[in-house]
Amino acid sequence: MEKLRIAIQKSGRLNEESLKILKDCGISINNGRDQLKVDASNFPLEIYYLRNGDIPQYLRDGIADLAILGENLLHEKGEDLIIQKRLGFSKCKVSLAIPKQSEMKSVKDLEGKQIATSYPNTLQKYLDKHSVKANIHLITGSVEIAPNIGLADAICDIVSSGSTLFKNNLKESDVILNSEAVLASSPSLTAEKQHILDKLLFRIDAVLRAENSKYVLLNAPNDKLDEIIKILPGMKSPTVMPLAETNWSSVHTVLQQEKFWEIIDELKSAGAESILVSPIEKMIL
Ligand SMILES: Nc1ncnc2c1ncn2[C@@H]1O[C@H](COP(=O)(O)OP(=O)(O)OP(=O)(O)O)[C@@H](O)[C@H]1O
Ligand SMILES: O=P(O)(O)OC[C@H]1O[C@H](OP(=O)(O)OP(=O)(O)O)[C@H](O)[C@@H]1O
Ligand SMILES: [Mg+2]
Repeated sequence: MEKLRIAIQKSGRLNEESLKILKDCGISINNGRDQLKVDASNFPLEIYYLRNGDIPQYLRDGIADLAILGENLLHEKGEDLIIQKRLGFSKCKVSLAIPKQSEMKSVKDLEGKQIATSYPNTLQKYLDKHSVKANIHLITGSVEIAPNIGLADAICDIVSSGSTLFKNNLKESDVILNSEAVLASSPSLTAEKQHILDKLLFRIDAVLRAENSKYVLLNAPNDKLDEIIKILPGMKSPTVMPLAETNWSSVHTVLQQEKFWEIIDELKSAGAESILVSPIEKMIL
């Protein structure tokens, strides 16, 4: 039987969450990080531990079929690759930043300037879009130091909390793109590999859906049930069961994380009591 070959980051910001999502999908990986190629014991998957920056090339060359990597890298060197699923972690931006005291107002002010970056293609495309000609200085890390040591007038790098910019006396001037970890695939997969990928995507959907949902149980007097049920947007209609106490019921439902607190407030106002909230491990529709 064919196996799907998935590349994940060997070490760095994506490593831990990438392994976690595979584990949450019920996939057991036999070995630790010292081995760079390992087999899953209970799913037709072979795991390659690679540098994130090298992964687009491995996918393009068909050495790996699938990978978990930052979407920003697809903009940089993988536009021909296919995003199969956005995974919701490692959210960040690729931005232009300039010294805090700089009076530059727009990207046009970068005409003829030096910009340090690890993302030269992303930057060049952005400059081209705005018809700006600037000199790109390629560095592979510690990009935020560049303006302070006289290497560049501006930088283009990853921004998340903004604290690295702040500590280096820089301010974000343009957000070029937003990124998160994605599951990407090589453009050509055999039918058998596509079938394994579909199985994996089915599991990932169940895991991501569950992460974004809570199982909620509450008690309510029967005369408030209609109002309470109207507030609930659950998977289907909620489960309603009688309590031992007469004229009271227990209501079970699923709530989405992002609307959770608003709905809980409404439920309380409508007469819900003893509200219990539990995580959901998997959610299959
Ligand atoms: N501060 C951050 N906050 C959130 N996500 C980030 C942050 N920095 C990087 N990322 C995301 O994580 C990915 C991996 O970043 P990391 O710094 O671990 O590796 P790298 O140096 O880019 O790659 P390599 O594995 O080739 O050394 C980036 O491509 C980006 O998508
Ligand atoms: O906005 P913040 O939350 O401060 O995050 C942004 C910083 O995080 C990343 O660096 P990382 O720590 O991955 O170091 P690296 O340059 O060695 O990759 C990125 O290159 C920025 O420097
Ligand atoms: Mg980094």
